[in-house]
Amino acid sequence: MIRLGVPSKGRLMDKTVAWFGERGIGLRRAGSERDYAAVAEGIDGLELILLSAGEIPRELAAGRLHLGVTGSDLVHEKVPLWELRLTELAPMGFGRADLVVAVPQAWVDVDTLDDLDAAAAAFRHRHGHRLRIATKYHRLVREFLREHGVADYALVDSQGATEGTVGAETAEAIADITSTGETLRANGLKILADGMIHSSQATLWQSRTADWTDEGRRTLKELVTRLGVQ
Ligand SMILES: Nc1ncnc2c1ncn2[C@@H]1O[C@H](COP(=O)(O)OP(=O)(O)OP(=O)(O)O)[C@@H](O)[C@H]1O
Ligand SMILES: O=P(O)(O)OC[C@H]1O[C@H](OP(=O)(O)OP(=O)(O)O)[C@H](O)[C@@H]1O
Repeated sequence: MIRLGVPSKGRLMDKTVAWFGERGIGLRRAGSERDYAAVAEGIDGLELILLSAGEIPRELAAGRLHLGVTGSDLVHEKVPLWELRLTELAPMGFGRADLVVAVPQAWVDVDTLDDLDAAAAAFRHRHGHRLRIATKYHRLVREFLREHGVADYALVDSQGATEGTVGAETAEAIADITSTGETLRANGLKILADGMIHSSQATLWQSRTADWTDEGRRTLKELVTRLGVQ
């Protein structure tokens, strides 16, 4: 059996089930809404595992899942050198969200990363500590800011309601996922013109580290053909 990991709830789960369903593969819970046991119908040799979207990257990288559906932001954030351990089989066209850097709208002189760098230096000079950027995407944000020459900042961890940290005065800026932009606007924040870190969508991934038997490869080949992804 090859193991396919699918988000266990919420927007990604429903759309994943619909995406496979449109391609003739039924994914469904074995029992009630709260039961996380699940089955894949319409193809032999495929075991369905329901997991938090945030845990799927790690399980794929460790080879405990052969295949998995999760956002590209989560894979890029959670799996160092992900290209060595995972292959992207198919972008799925939903779950789109942009990881962006945003600052208070009131910072009228700060519209770009260069402006942010200058503001960060001034901030440190004035306050004696670094400008704080709240995020849960530590790896992606550090890499991006390093590549763009922004140095004088400190990351603060925020695992939810990140846009609220500026109003709560636990950070001066944020890096978070946005889709409609409403949460940013409601919290008086604006995206930097060159502040797009990653454009994410739900993606079907293959693990390169999982144990691929001949039978497993045959199942994969059939699945890929059925899904029309390669
Ligand atoms: N508006 C949005 N807000 C947050 N995430 C979104 C949005 N639109 C799409 N996504 C994507 O959904 C994924 C996160 O899904 P979800 O929040 O269900 O996972 P999770 O962090 O594992 O949650 P949980 O731990 O509650 O299961 C990410 O890939 C993210 O990019
Ligand atoms: O651009 P928008 O359409 O307003 O959506 C973006 C918001 O949605 C997500 O939060 P979610 O509700 O998933 O909760 P979280 O704070 O736990 O991430 C995300 O973290 C943003 O806060």
